[in-house]
Amino acid sequence: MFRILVSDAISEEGLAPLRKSEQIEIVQKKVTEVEDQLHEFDALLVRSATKVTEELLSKMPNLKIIGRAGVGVDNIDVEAATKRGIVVINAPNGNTISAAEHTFAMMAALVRHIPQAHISVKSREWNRSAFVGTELQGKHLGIIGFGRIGSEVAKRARAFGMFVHVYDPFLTKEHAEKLGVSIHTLDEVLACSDIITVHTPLTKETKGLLGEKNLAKTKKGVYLINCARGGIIDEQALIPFLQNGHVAGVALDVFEQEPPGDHPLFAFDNVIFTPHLGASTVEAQLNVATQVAEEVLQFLEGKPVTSSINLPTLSKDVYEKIQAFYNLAKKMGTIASQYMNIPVQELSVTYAGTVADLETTYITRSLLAGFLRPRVASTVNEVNAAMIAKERGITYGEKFSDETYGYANCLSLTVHGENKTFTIKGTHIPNYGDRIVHFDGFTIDFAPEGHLLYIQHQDRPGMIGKVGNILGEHQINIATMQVGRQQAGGKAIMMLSLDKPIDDALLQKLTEIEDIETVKRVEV
Ligand SMILES: NC(=O)c1ccc[n+]([C@@H]2O[C@H](COP(=O)([O-])OP(=O)(O)OC[C@H]3O[C@@H](n4cnc5c(N)ncnc54)[C@H](O)[C@@H]3O)[C@@H](O)[C@H]2O)c1
Ligand SMILES: O=C(O)CC[C@@H](O)C(=O)O
Repeated sequence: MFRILVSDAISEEGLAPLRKSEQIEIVQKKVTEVEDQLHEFDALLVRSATKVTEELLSKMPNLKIIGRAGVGVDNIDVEAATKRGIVVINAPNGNTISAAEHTFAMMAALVRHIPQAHISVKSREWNRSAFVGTELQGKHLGIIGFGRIGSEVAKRARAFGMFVHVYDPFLTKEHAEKLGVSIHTLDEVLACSDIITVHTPLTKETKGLLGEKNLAKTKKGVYLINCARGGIIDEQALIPFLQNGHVAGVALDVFEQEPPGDHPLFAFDNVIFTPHLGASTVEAQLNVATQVAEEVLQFLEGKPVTSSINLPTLSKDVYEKIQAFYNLAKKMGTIASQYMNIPVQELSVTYAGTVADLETTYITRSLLAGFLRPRVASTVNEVNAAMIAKERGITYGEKFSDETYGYANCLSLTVHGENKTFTIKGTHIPNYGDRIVHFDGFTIDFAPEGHLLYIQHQDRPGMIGKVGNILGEHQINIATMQVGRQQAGGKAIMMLSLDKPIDDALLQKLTEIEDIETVKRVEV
């Protein structure tokens, strides 16, 4: 049974996919109302009101996934979630149209003074000359940030007969041409625009992007709109520009602090506000809620998610193709980690044959997670494996090769540790299973599962019998046994699969058999 906490107002209809599952219990409460149950939740669904901080995450040790019903994840400490191995997903395009339409509504309201005129009429005034506006047609619109919403705003602006000027340092010339816009520098956009609207995420670079210095570069009489994130337009810096009339008006849907409390910009009649309503339409809320609900359900059912912020994205089709190798890689990582139980510096993964044509990033992350799991106390999975490896000074890389050793596919892992290098190779045989076909210099063939016992010894008659006798005396049943040797009378190995794990005392007893050099337990 999975428990999901829905801590913000999320469309009820959108939650339907989750409600259908008998394995899921949904609790719709604010975080503060379920403080004593936080440790029980497997998933958390939020909009922008819940602040998912490191402190909150520390109270939710069972949390596996956070779903943001919307685009911006700036209310979520993604780094802290990643460190804890928690997947963060969002609904990147469900509210694009609503946010673009809201931007346009704000633009029209701003240049035609609609909110001010509305208040005036309700105060029994009939003052038509006080609210003379300007047309949008023929005006120059500067769009800063030309992603999903920025480009939808541009389409609407063209329909209104406006000239569109775009600044987006990450937009390629080709993509801009495809979207029918030309790219400008920020200074050009600031200088030529009658109206400027921002549609970037809030980042180190965009925080205060329209601050004192850049506001001074804008046209006198400019209108500004922020329906993206509070702080992209510096609220304090606006004050002198509004006082001296350089800025003709501002529309804010978002604020540096939400709610903004007693805001200094409330003193200006030409600044209009909405309470973060960009995504507040029935359609957008249904879209984003459905998107995250479906993704969370997929995830809890052990299937891949497609809109993760902290995992490589994976479609269902791709996942189905890589699933077998994903599992094999995890097992190989786990085996290698236990066998090489010394500090290691580098993991090198080589893909050959059919697997080399697949999405290997995800397979490598799975191998890395398998490798780190026996070594770290905290949760480690595909989400945080790369970060944990980096923290521990372990580098990793992928290679591709044509050498399959006669198999259709071959995954090879080489682990470089202090004074020792270890290589393991595995293959997946459809309708048969996973096989390890090479182990630390020996050709062998065993299934990587269960309680494994690795024994390295001198190739002498009777070795198998000696090991079998001791295990038998301790009521340990051998399920399978594979042997390999480099040359007759030289070094040889046995890989046994046991029905139950052996304890330290028995391990020691096996080590003491004459001609046995190494005995290692490996749990897969
Ligand atoms: N008001 C609301 O309710 C509401 C609703 C939806 C989205 N949003 C916000 O709107 C913003 C845009 O959302 P989107 O879906 O279009 O995102 P997006 O990722 O599709 O587009 C963002 C664009 O900003 C560009 N960008 C990044 N850094 C930049 C910089 N320094 N200068 C200029 N451009 C830069 C990126 O290249 C990208 O093209 C986000 O902040 C999102 O959180 C607000
Ligand atoms: O949840 C909301 O209404 C805000 C959504 C919006 O800011 C977003 O980034 O998607």
